[in-house]
Amino acid sequence: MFQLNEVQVGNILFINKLHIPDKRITCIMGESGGGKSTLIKLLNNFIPYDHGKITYNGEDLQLIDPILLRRNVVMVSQVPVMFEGTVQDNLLIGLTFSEKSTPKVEKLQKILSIVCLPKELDVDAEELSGGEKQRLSLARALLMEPEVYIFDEPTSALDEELEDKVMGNIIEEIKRREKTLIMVTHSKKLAATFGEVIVHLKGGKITKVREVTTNG
Ligand SMILES: Nc1ncnc2c1ncn2[C@@H]1O[C@H](COP(=O)(O)OP(=O)(O)OP(=O)(O)O)[C@@H](O)[C@H]1O
Repeated sequence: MFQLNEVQVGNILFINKLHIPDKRITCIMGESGGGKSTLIKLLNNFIPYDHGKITYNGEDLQLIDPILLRRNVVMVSQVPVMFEGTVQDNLLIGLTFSEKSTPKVEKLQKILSIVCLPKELDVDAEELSGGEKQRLSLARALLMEPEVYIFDEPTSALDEELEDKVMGNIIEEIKRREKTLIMVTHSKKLAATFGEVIVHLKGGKITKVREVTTNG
């Protein structure tokens, strides 16, 4: 799905070679400041690179229209992005961006239950807690139905039990849809439970890539 060769970002990131497979759960791990966020921001062309080549499905990333790319490769960042308005407004805004039609209320409620956010659709999003906002941005991404989901520590504000439940539900849904997930996580437990490819970064370099063999 993604192939990186000799990629360099300033003096922050140096990736000799990395393949991120499709329809798998790839976890990016490593110490703070190691370059994890920088690596994933490259994948939806959110930041440029100085050197090397990145391909997405065999196509040079730099030659893909960034708007089309970001419809297929949806990022949920560390700090949840919220828009003025209700929970429903915040769910639907991603679809406007993707130029997709408005789903039925039942579908919105189903998505909220997947992310374990038991809130009414007409609640003002500003009233939500930090962890609830994180779950709302995950729900927005799920609703967009992209090919690739990129999560940057999306459940950092949740306690471990809720984190397990939310990520378990989301991953089950992504697997059902046969899509790809790339996530930055500090949680060894999350990586051990769900990770199929584990990439370790330190000082901007890959120190280890571990592929977990699965039956599926
Ligand atoms: N726009 C920028 N300009 C200059 N330096 C940057 C920029 N973005 C990140 N860095 C630096 O690059 C290094 C890697 O940052 P990055 O956010 O990728 O790390 P990380 O592994 O995701 O860290 P964390 O786990 O703390 O989120 C850090 O030293 C950071 O200060």
